[in-house]
Amino acid sequence: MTVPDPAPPAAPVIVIDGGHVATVDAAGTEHATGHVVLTGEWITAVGPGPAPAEVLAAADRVIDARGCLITPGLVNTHHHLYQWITRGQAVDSTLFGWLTTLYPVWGRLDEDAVRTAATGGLAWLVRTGCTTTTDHHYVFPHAGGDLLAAEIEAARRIGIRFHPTRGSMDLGRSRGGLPPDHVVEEIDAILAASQRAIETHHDPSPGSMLRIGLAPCSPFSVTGDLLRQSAVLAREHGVRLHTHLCETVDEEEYCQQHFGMSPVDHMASLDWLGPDVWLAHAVHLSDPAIAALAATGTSVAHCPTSNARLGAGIARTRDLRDAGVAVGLGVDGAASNESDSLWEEIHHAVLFARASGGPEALTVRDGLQMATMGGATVLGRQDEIGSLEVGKLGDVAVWRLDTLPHADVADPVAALVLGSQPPLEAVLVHGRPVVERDAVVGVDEEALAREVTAASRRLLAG
Ligand SMILES: Nc1nc2[nH]c(O)nc2c(=O)[nH]1
Repeated sequence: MTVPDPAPPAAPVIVIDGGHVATVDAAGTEHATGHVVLTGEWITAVGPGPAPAEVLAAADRVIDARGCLITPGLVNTHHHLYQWITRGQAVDSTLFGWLTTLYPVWGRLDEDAVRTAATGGLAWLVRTGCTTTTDHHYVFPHAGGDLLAAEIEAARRIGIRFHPTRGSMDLGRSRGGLPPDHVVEEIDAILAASQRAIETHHDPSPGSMLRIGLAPCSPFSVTGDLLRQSAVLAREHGVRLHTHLCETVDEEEYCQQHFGMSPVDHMASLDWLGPDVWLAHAVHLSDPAIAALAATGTSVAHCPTSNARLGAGIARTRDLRDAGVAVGLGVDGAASNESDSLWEEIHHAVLFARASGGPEALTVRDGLQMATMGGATVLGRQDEIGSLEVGKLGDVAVWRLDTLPHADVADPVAALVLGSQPPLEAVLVHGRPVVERDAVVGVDEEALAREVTAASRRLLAG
């Protein structure tokens, strides 16, 4: 007699019930009172009114979202997690002054330091409503160990969807670059490590929790050879490409001096514009540069807080969006944005755009769109995340709007975007709670803060 295989356990059903639902779908559908149902990792229902009684009765868990705004989980399109343990340095410097202060410190990173920094940074990021983040790690000291594996371990611990990039620098000061020679790598070692990172970690399957990208750092820290060969390697493996571009006037002058052209023309000459490329910052763009990004499907990670902190400028988000460029939001590294809150990027993106372009430059819903569907599109995951629609992954943020700072704001999306950060009732990734009532699930935040402080002191002391 054969014993039948036991039936697989039914996927847990979570109902988020009774809140204002901002789906961020293409029509901008909102339900003043609505519900979202997650079955396992998938969204299986979204609709107006309370959830039907039979759905509630069959649920494994009901999150009472009355008084809350339910949004898609936020998508962070640019970060340098290791910088979490070097915050508060060179606080009044330009980008170049800030980088030259910090490169030698980052040259001492090791696995333990990166694991601790990434755990701290990711724990905070989920506390600001983020459910998917990328990371741009570009400093790999010889004796540092496997730094990419260390941050992937941290992401698994926090439970966030992760798109780390294998970054790189190969243009040291002796060859005309900005970083000191001892923090850059040889091109062959970079390409071999990039290939290894893809083969070891990249998961292209639908619903993936981990995708790798390749990310040579910036025009003043990488050679044209590295950019060109990284693009070939990435395209052979179907992974995305990321870099810093058009962040400052200093970078623009560097490109004119060294390459005789603008940063965007430099990248175009190296086959670095396209629908698989996203650029961090993109502050200093001419009209033809915006047209080139639009024509090639290149997208942008807008980092308003870091751009303000470093005095770099204000990106032309209205013009980029009008031209059809996908724009997501990014916190950038914690050393150039000490708050590192993705919620704050929505707030600042909208306020800064209006400060320079008038009250209609970005609506509050434009801000929410950039932080969700915009980011999903930038990472090539617009069919899986970024909106609350049946068939998408269960990445959701539930913001409490019934406490003193927000209770009387008529429009819930305006309360989220223009007010202070609301408390988070819950954040779910892949149908699993990672934040409950403003606490990261499974993490002792006080103990983590002590670990982060110790790691920071060790690194800064040399
Ligand atoms: N904001 C930042 N810009 C950068 N450019 C570069 O080469 N590195 C950085 C960085 O870490 N942050």
